[in-house]
Amino acid sequence: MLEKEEIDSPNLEELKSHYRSIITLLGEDAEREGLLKTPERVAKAMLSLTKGYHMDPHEVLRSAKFKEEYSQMVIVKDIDFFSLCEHHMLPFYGKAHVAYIPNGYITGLSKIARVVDIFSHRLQVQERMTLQIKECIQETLNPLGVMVVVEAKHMCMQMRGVEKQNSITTTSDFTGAFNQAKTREEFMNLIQHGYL
Ligand SMILES: Nc1nc2c(ncn2[C@@H]2O[C@H](COP(=O)(O)OP(=O)(O)OP(=O)(O)O)[C@@H](O)[C@H]2O)c(=O)[nH]1
Ligand SMILES: [Zn+2]
Repeated sequence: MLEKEEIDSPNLEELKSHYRSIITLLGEDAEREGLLKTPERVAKAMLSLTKGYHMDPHEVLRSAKFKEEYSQMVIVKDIDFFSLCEHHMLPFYGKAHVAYIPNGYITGLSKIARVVDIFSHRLQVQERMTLQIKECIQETLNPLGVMVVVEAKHMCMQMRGVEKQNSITTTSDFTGAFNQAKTREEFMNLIQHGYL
């Protein structure tokens, strides 16, 4: 999880003013008691949900990069994430599963989850988020291969539009050793069967 932190943005006042206008344009009375602080709350919430723009995922991985000879698959699965689709700015959320095969260097396990958090805290499409997580790990650790699988539900498909509440979107991307079907199979088997 990205830690809770004070939202300190030079754009806060302007965002508040825009959200006040939006509330009025939606037909509400922005001055009624229950809504008085809402523009500020929404502005802070949106700044928090997009704080990944101000974080460097490469730096996060580099900050805990350790020389190690282990060269089998490392998997961090079931990484919960919430993101916002760039088309409707409505949430999509689910789980990311990440595997890599080290090539002299490993990284701190929590850092993989932090990379997912950083890319998900931006306006996204699921496909690009999947690719960005993969590229970041490949570029920073130079492993023998990386594979990322993301499973998500999109609120813009559930609450509005086509209104399909149960459809799940799966995306995957991979490099190097994961070009071999057997390696991808090993990863898929390991993320499907839990032992804990
Ligand atoms: N590929 C992809 N599409 C997404 C993602 N999130 C939302 N979308 C889709 O983005 C598309 C935008 O299509 P438009 O026709 O421009 O928007 P719309 O009229 O609101 O579409 P509907 O949702 O079908 O009502 C929709 O089909 C959404 O389902 C995502 O992460 N990846
Ligand atoms: Zn959408």
